[in-house]
Amino acid sequence: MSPLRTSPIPDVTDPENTASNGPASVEDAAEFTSEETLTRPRAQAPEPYDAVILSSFGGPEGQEDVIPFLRNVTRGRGIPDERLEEVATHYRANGGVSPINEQNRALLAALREELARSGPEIPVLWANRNWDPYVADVVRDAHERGYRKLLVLPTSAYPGYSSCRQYREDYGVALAELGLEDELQVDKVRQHYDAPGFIGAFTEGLLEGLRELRAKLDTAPSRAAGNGRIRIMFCTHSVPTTAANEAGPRGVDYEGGSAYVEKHLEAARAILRDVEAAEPELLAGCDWELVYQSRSGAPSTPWLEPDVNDALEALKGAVDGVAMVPLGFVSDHMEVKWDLDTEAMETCEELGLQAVRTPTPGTHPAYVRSLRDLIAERVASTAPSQDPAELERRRIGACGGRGWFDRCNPDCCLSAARAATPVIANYEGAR
Ligand SMILES: CC1=C(CCC(=O)O)c2cc3nc(cc4[nH]c(cc5[nH]c(cc1n2)c(C)c5CCC(=O)O)c(CCC(=O)O)c4C)C(CCC(=O)O)=C3C
Ligand SMILES: [Fe+2]
Repeated sequence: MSPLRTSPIPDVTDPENTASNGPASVEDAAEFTSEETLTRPRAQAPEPYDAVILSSFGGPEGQEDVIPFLRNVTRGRGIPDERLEEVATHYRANGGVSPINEQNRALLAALREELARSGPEIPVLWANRNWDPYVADVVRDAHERGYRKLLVLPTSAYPGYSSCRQYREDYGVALAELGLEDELQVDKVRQHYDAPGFIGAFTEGLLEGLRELRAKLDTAPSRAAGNGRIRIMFCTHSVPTTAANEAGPRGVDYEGGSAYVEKHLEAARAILRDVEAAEPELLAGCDWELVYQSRSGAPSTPWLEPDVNDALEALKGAVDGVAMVPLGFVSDHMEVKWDLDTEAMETCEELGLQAVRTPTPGTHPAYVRSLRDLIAERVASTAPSQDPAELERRRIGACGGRGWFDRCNPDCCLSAARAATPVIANYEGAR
């Protein structure tokens, strides 16, 4: 079994198995954490920010946008032309429209409502890396409006270059381009894979998905294996193994070989723990693993494996049903709609497997509430205390660890090639 794969079939309903699937304790986390990381403060004191920027990937809004969008995404990244043409067809099949912008508009509205209801009172703007409204334009407008302290909330939950550091670069580069480094302070909300509402939304979706899958299996005329077993596949975006290995603070012995993988495993276990607590019988005859999707890059470059489709092929004769949990995605992006709902579902059909794909957090009220809590812990007006010990206690987290960092180590998720690219939210650059 490859170290990147979670061992199959730990019976999560078996109390003897709590070591592999039980709640991760602070002690478990410490086992994988270097002294430097443990002693380093994670929580910044609350500050009086002027605005929050919901910061996302962006996507095309019509056929004429598809190619310019893909050029934006892949500029200087060595993605082969064939791959771009292939990905263009996914967008073209959907009228040239990515679902991501509508989803961000909905999240923006839900977050504004939640903040209006529960505070803190703070404007929320929206910016994208690869499409309008672009980061540099939003930062320039914010400055013109007189804002001086901004807090970025990425629509991305895990540590890693694409999901964390690249967002920090987006703002570092925009500030440099605009010459506003000395006039604007831009900070970032920590990665939120362990936010209770993130875990909670997936848990609710998996409970419903397993019920649905069991009902399908009960009525299915034939079954792939005939044993009633179910594989839960937690699906996330593959990244180059070098990028995975660079994720997070250095010198830490991460489970699965990287912070990127470790935090997905922690989130998966937290979801299984909560499903078990709610309806243990749903997990009878289930096993689980973490799989990867949406690989790009040159075929010769190693990316995290197994690919979801290969993992499905490998299930032949072992299970009757599959529940795919899109663990790496906060909403139903093109990757979810195409790579899971279209491609992986086709693979399931070919293999005679009954399958469900469970929901992403989207605008689930618990998820929106957690995003509000992450903002509230940083924005001074609502903070009950400035005392660092109190702040550390208040830090939310459903995975049993200590949460991610408000400001990252300078070498966090850094590749040598990008050492000169400016970033925000550097720990050593703390003001
Ligand atoms: C980890 C990760 C996330 C999750 C974290 C996060 O959410 O940020 C993510 C999200 C997304 N990725 C997206 C789209 C694309 N990603 C690409 C390319 C790449 N992604 C990578 C990684 C990730 N990507 C990587 C290592 C590459 C190779 C090139 C590079 O190093 O940059 C390409 C180029 C073509 C291709 O090769 O696929 C496209 C079009 C969309 C929008 C979808 C929509 O429109 O709904 C979203 C949300
Ligand atoms: Fe991507």
